[in-house]
Amino acid sequence: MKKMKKIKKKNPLALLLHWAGRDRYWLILSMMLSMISGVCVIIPYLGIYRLIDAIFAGTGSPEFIWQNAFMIVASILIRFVLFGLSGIASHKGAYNALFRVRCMVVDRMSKVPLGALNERSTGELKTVINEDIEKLELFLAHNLPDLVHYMCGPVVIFIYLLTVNIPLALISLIPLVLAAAVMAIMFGNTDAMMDRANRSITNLNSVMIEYVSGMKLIKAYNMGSKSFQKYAGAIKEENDVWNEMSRKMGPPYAAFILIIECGMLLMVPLGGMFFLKGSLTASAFLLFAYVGSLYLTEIRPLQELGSAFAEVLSKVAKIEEIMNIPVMEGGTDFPPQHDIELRNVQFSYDGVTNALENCHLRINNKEKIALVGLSGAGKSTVISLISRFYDVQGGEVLIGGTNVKAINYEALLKNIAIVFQKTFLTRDTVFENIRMGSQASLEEVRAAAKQAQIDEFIMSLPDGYDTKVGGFGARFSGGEKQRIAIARAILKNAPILILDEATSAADPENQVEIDKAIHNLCRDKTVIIVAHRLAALKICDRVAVVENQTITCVGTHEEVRQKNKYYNQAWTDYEKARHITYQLKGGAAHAH
Ligand SMILES: Nc1ncnc2c1ncn2[C@@H]1O[C@H](COP(=O)(O)OP(=O)(O)OP(=O)(O)O)[C@@H](O)[C@H]1O
Repeated sequence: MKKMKKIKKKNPLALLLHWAGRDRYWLILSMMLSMISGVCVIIPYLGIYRLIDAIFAGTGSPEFIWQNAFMIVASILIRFVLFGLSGIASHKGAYNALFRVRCMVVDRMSKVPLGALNERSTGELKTVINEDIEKLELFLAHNLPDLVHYMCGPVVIFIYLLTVNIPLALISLIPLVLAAAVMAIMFGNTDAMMDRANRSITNLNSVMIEYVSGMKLIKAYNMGSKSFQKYAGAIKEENDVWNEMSRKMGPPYAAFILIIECGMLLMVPLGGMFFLKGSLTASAFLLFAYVGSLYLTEIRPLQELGSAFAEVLSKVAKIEEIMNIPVMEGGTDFPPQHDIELRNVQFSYDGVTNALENCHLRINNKEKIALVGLSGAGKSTVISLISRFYDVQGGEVLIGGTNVKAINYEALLKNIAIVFQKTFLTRDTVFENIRMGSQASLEEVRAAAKQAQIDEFIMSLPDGYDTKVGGFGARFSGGEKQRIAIARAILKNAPILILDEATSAADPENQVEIDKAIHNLCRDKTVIIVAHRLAALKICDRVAVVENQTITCVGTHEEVRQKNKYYNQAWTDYEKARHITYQLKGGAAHAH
């Protein structure tokens, strides 16, 4: 954390160079080449001045003229070559830096608590990883070398003009002072607008992701036009922001260009006056009338850099925000015993309403416990705290007698397998979807899939385990996806297993298979099942009832039935539902 605070104090450019790692040397090289190229700007002016001076003085020999002409041509060529080389170095540095920053952000995201990421929408995270980081390329590869290049030339020319005539050189700066004032006004109040522009693009991304991923639902409920309105609204908002930006920036931008170009209005009359008074030679007058009037126009591209800089500042701030989410580092090894205890736990998502309070629960090593309770009671919250997706705000969660906060986060995640209610399949082969980044062999993956009762199905696919999920993924049924998730968990072989409503997506044919798969999965493990359907209780040793933001009753099925009103009623309803007889019109009776 201390290290992070130190980095936070750095200015955005220093921070960017820090993130670029050793690739910053490419960027520094690019800026140096750009600087030398910028300095070369003075040479043609200098050459022309020397020629005019020599012609006026009658000392311009043919060698002298050729020498100067060569110097002018060579400096122009060197200037362009160096600027080109600077561009190559800056692109190499920028693309490598982009790669590093993307890896750094994704790595950070993998180490921060899931809860901190859940607070941000997918669109927001996508904007940072994709668009915001991409904007850094424009800045590092183009804007930065340009900045150095366009700054250097005028600075060197100004220094040279000072050596010729100090008062006139200082007067030549007047357009710059006025243009700088316009710039200050222009960028003085862009923060709020830039903030709005960023929010609008983030919102557009979120709405777009929602629109595309929710297409099925949108069609099913015929919400096409309504959803499109939301999407169109987000596009309009983005369009409005940039229109307003152009409206507000347009006039000061025009003023900037005009002011910076009007040096001749000062240089010609004032230089003429100095010349008539005899304090300026004819060639020096021509130098100021020509060079002194025009050298500031070299900085014109810097105006565009101003807005690019403002934009990159906000992007760096957004990346930094993710980089500043504290990671869970350090900690002890995972304990050898796998009993779990919630001791007087208190937790709130929003800091206002408690999702859990005074919550106690003890799960023995290799015990199988079911969490039951009404929707919204806090069952998922209990498992989120055990797997440390969030940290408790009061009390403690212990595994094998060790507080989860003291256990190395990676070791904790490695030793807890979770089968979520909704199975997420990545766009990869079925094989990779089961081994999930581990180095398991095909034999090991198949052994897990066999236990999960899904091997036969996978082997019947066109390319077996090499079948790509992508488009075909849509053709996996909910139960098949769930058995793939169970195969993953079997392969992971973690001593603690959490099943979050794992049986909910099953159809009757799949259910028998899934029951067998779960039975294989749970063997010899400490298991917590979020049991929405009480059928899941058949493999559990004990039941814990979650109600009134706490766990009110724990015991065997019979004990809890006797002691807990909610559970007794839920079980009675479940029993009744199991024995309901449906009489189909003109058909046989079906009992469930
Ligand atoms: N990410 C979140 N941010 C804010 N509040 C949340 C969040 N997740 C859950 N809650 C709230 O915390 C309470 C407990 O939710 P939880 O998901 O743990 O209940 P549950 O028993 O698992 O419900 P269900 O069976 O419907 O999944 C609820 O009031 C819910 O609205």
